[in-house]
Amino acid sequence: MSPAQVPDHRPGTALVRRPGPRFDDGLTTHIDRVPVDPDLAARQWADYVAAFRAGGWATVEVEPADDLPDAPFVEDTVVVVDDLAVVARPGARERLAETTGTERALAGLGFRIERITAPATLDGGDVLKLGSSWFVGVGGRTSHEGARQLADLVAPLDIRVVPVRTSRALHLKTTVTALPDGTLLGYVPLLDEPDAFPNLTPVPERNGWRVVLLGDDRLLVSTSAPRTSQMLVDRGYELVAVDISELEKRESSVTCLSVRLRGLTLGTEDACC
Ligand SMILES: NC(=O)NCCC[C@H](N)C(=O)O
Repeated sequence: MSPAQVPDHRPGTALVRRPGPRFDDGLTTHIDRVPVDPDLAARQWADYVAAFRAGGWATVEVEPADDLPDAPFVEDTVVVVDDLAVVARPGARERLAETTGTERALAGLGFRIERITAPATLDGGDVLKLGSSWFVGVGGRTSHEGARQLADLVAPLDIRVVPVRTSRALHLKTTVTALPDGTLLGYVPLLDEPDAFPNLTPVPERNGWRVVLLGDDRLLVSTSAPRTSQMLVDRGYELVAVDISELEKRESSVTCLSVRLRGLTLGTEDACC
């Protein structure tokens, strides 16, 4: 069995990228646009990173990109499995240049680099990993050709890519997220193909309910979805809640602000750039 098929929820290393002075210029597509307080956004991002570190994770910062407003949403720039980093090709023209810094950081950490190539597009936020089946949202930021290229790159690892139409939200992972036991949480009204997902548990809130796995039964969540949080507590999960309200104003969630590198364990000191 490939290591990609074995769920590993131990703390490892999280790749992150700090917001810059132009964060307010970030894209919004499916939500109303309201102004961002850049100083508060920076403080909330620091708290988000601190939550990983308090949970025993190391953090590696991709070099800042002050001219790229959406750069903190590092999840969209790469898909990582084992020692392979597939550098994405974001579907929004404004975000294409973000991948350069991510690729440099991961190459520096020793990852094997492959790339999604033009004209295909793929955003990491469209890739939901469920063991050896990966659901990939297509039709929005990610093209069919992007999903096909990803499928070819991960096939040698015995990973199967399942394309799922995604038109009602920014990314597939805006609509569905996995819990450590493989249960999927989803906001059904935004799913084009709810029947594509096994074990789907509906969440009551439209926004803010996504989770990041910090450990076996520990989840990083946003304070903006209290009813979903209560549902998770009732299921026995320990929650670490962060306020990322300013970052959410640019259509993000806890998932988009990091890439977890499971095979890589660094010391607990920060590694930058
Ligand atoms: N994976 C994610 O959910 N990323 C959020 C990206 C938000 C950014 N403002 C964008 O529209 O691309």
